Amino acid sequence: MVSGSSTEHWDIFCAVVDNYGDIGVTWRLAKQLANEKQIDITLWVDDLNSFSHILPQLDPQLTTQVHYGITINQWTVPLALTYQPGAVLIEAFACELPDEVKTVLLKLHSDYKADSSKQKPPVWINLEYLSAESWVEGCHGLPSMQPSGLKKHFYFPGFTDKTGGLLCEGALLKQREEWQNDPQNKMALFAQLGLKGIEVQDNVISVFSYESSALLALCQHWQQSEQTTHALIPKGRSLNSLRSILPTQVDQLTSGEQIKLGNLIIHILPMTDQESYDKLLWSCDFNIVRGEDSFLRAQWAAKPFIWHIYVQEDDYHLIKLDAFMQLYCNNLPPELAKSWKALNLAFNQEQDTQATQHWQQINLANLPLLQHAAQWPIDAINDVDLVSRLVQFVKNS
Ligand SMILES: Cc1cn([C@H]2C[C@H](O)[C@@H](COP(=O)(O)OP(=O)(O)O[C@H]3O[C@@H](C)[C@H](O)[C@@H](O)[C@H]3O)O2)c(=O)[nH]c1=O
Repeated sequence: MVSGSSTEHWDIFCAVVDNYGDIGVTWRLAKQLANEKQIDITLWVDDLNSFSHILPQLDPQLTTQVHYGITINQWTVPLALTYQPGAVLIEAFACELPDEVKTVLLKLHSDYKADSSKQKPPVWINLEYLSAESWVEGCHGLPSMQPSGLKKHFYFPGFTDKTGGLLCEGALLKQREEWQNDPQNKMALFAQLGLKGIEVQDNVISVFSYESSALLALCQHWQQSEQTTHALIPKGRSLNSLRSILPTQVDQLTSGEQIKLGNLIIHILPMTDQESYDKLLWSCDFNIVRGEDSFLRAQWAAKPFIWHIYVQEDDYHLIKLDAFMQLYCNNLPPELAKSWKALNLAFNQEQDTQATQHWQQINLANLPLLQHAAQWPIDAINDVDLVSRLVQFVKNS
C-alpha cells in the first residue's frame, strides 16, 4: 500500500518510549501544522495502543486511518506501507528511522547530487525534548552531517528567541481566557465529567504525576485541612502512591468513583483527549503535571502548578528542573519564589514534610502567584510559537 503522494507533505515519525509524552507532543505538533499551516501530515507511530489513550477514536488495529485531517500510519517492522518522501521528515526525539526510509533518503540524495532537477531529499529534522537549560540556544538548529552525506538538523524547543520555541496553538490563550472568564464553564465541565459535590469555593486540584510519596503527604494534609479539596486523578501512576489511603486496590478503581477521606475527595477520572485535558487544567485551581506536554499545558492554563519531571540518569532531571524554575521565578517576589521552588523540589525528591510545609506557604489564593501564572504564558511564548518558527526554519534550510 502507498501512503501520501504529494512532495509537499511532511512525515513525522514517533516511537513511543513509555508513557504518553512522546506521542502527546508529536500529536499536538501534527495537529497544529495541519490546522494552522495547512500542511498535509502523515504521522507514523509504533504504538497505537498508547496513542489511543489520548485519542480515544483511534482504532489500534488499523494500518492507516485519518483523524483531524492527519493520516496516521502504523509504524511496523518491516513497514507495511510505502514511505513516499515529502518536503520534510521529522524524527521525534531521536527515534531511529525505519530502514526503508533511510534507503529512500539515500537514493534521493545520490540522485539529486547527480542531477539537481530530480526530487530534493526532504529537510530532515530531529525534534528534541524541551529544556530551559542555557546550552539549548547554542545547539538549536545545528546541522549534523551523516556519513551518507545527508544532513540532519537538530531542532530544540525552548523558552528564548534563540531556540525553537514552544508548542502553543494560535488561538489557545484567547480560548482559555474566555473559558476562565465564565465560572459556569468549569462547573459545566465538572458536571459533564460526572464530578459531584464540587462547590465554587472548594479547592480543585488535578493530579497527573508519577509515583511520589510527597503526593501522599499532600493528600493527607488536604484530608485534615479546613477547606474541602477535590483531587481529580486520572487512572494511572499517581494512584500507586496513594495505596495506603485508598479503600480498594488501585486496579479495581473505576473512573467516576469518588473517595471521601475527611475533607479530601478523590475523583477517579478517565483519560480524555488532549482538548478535554486542556479544559480540565484551565478549570482547576492548581495542577500537578509531569513529563513534557502536560507540563507545558499547565503553563498555558495560567494556574499555579507543580512539575513532576521525568526521571533521568544521574539525577540529570534535577538540573533541568532547576533551569526551568530559575526562569519561571525571575519575576516572582523572592520569598514566594523560594517557596514555590522548594515545593517543586520536595515533590520531585519525595520529601514529604517539606512538601506539606511549602504547600502551606504558597497558599492557593496567593495573589502574586496567580498573577504571575497569568502573565507567564505571554512572556514564555516570546512572540513566536514553535510551529511558526519550525515552518520558517524549514524555509531557511
Ligand atoms: C491525563 C491526560 C493526559 N493527556 C495527555 C497530555 C500529554 O499530551 C500526554 C502526557 O504526556 P506528558 O505530560 O509529557 O507526560 P508523560 O509522562 O506521559 O510522558 C513522558 O514520556 C517520556 C517518554 C518523556 O521522555 C517525558 O519527557 C514525558 O514526555 O497525555 C491527555 O490527552 N488526556 C489526559 O486525560
